[in-house]
Amino acid sequence: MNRSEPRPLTLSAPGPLTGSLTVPGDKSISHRSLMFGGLAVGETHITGLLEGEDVLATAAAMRAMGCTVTRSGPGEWRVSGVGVGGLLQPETALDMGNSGTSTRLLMGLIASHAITATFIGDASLSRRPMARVIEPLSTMGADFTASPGGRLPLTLRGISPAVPITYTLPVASAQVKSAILLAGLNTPGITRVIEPVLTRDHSERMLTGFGTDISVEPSDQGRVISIRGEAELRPQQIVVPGDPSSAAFWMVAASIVPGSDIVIRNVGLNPTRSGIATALRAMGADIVEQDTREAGGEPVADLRVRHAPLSAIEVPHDLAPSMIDEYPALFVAAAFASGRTVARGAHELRVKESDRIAAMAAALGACGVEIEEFEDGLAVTGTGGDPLPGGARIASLLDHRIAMSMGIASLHAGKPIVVDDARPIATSYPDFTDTAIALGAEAHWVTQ
Ligand SMILES: O=C(O)C1=C[C@@H](OP(=O)(O)O)[C@@H](O)[C@H](O)C1
Ligand SMILES: C=C(OP(=O)(O)O)C(=O)O
Repeated sequence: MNRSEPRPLTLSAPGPLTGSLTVPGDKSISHRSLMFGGLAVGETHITGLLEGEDVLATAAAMRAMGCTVTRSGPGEWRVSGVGVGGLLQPETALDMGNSGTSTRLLMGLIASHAITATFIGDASLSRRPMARVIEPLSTMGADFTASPGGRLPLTLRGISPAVPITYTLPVASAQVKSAILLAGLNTPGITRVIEPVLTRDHSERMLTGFGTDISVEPSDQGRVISIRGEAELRPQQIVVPGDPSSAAFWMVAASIVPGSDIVIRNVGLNPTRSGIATALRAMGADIVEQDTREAGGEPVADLRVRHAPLSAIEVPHDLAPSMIDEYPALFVAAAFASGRTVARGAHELRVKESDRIAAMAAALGACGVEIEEFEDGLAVTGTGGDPLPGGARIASLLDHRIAMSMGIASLHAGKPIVVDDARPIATSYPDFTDTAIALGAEAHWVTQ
C-alpha cells in the first residue's frame, strides 16, 4: 500500500452482523507496558500488545533511549529495561506520529532524567496542547523550548535530581496525571497528584504491579496519588486486555444493524473505562457480560451484543472521563436512536486528534442527521433506527476514531458514506476493516 495516498473507504452491511471477534490490546495499557518495562531492571514479557502505530512509536522511543524492545510473535513482546534513572540520550528526534499518550507520558519520563529530547509528530499531534504537561514538569525543574502555543515540535531538557511536587490536575487527564507520576519515579522524595475527577487508573494499577511505592487516598480535594521516587521496578509478565475503546465500535455497530448478534471477546472492563457500555445500555442497547474474569490486574469479560432499538438520553456529564474516546461512537449510536440525545460536559473532545465535536457535527450533518453543536458536546436527533440518508464524503481529519465511527455509521445508510481517508485507523486498530468483513460487512476501497 502506498502510505502517502489517502485511502477512501466505505462499509456496508448486506445483512446482520454475526459471529465473534477479539479486539486488539488496550492502547493505554500497551503504551504503559513498554514504558514501565523499559524502566524495570530485567526482562518484562508482554502478551496481547496492541501493534498499532501509536504503540509502535512508544516502542521506537524506548529503544532510542537504550531499552531493548523485541517482538517474539503476534502481540508478544519483550522489554529489557535500563532501570529508573538509566535512560540514555536519544540521538535523533523522537517521532511520536499521531500519539498524544506517547508524547505526554514520555515527556514525564524524560523530565527527571538528565537528557535532552526533541519531540516531533504529525500535523494532528502538532496542533495538540502540551502546556498541560510542560507546566507541572517545569515546576519539577525540566526545561522546555516549545513551538508557539506550547506545541510540538518541542525540546525538553530533563534534570536529575528533579524536585518533587504536589499538583492538583486542572483538567481531567490521565495523560497529565501519568506524566507527573512517571517524572516522580526518578525524583527523590514523594511526588503527589491530586485528581478532583477520577480518570483512567492504569498507571496506578500497573505501577503497583511493578513494585513501586504508590498509594491512592481520598481527600476533600479528590484522589491523592503519592509515589515515592528513586524507585526500583520489578519486571512483569503482562497480559494486555482487549481495548474497550475499540470494542465500542462493535457495540454500536451490532446495536444499529438490524438482526445483529455478536460476541466481542476479552474486553477490558476497568470501571474508569466502561462509560460507553453504561451510556449505550441506558439508551436500550442489549449488551450482556459473559465469563467475567481478570486479566493482567484488570477486569475482563466477553460481551454479547444484539441489535436493539435505541432511545435518546441525556448523557450524564460525570460519565465523560470514563468514555472520553468513545463520544464519536456514541454520537453515531445517537444518530440511530429515537429522539434527541444530548451529550455535553466533554470539552476535552476539542483537543483530541481532531476537534471531535466539530468533526462529528460536520460528518453526521453531511449524512442528513440533525445536529446542534455546543462548546462542550452535541445534541443529535436520531432516525429511530432507520438508515441514515447518507450520500456524503466525510473528512477523517487524521483522526482514527472519526474514521472508524463514520465507518460504522456507513453500515446502515441509504446512500454510501465515504470516509475520505482510512489510513489513520492503523494508529489504534489495524484489523478494523478485516474484522468488519469477518462479521459480514462489505468494505469498498473507493477510488478517488
Ligand atoms: O492516559 C491515556 O492512556 C489516555 C488518556 C486520555 O487522554 P487525556 O489524558 O488527554 O484525557 C485518552 O483520551 C487517550 O486516548 C489515552
Ligand atoms: C485521544 C486518543 O489518543 P492519544 O491522546 O494518545 O493520541 C485516542 O486514542 O482517542
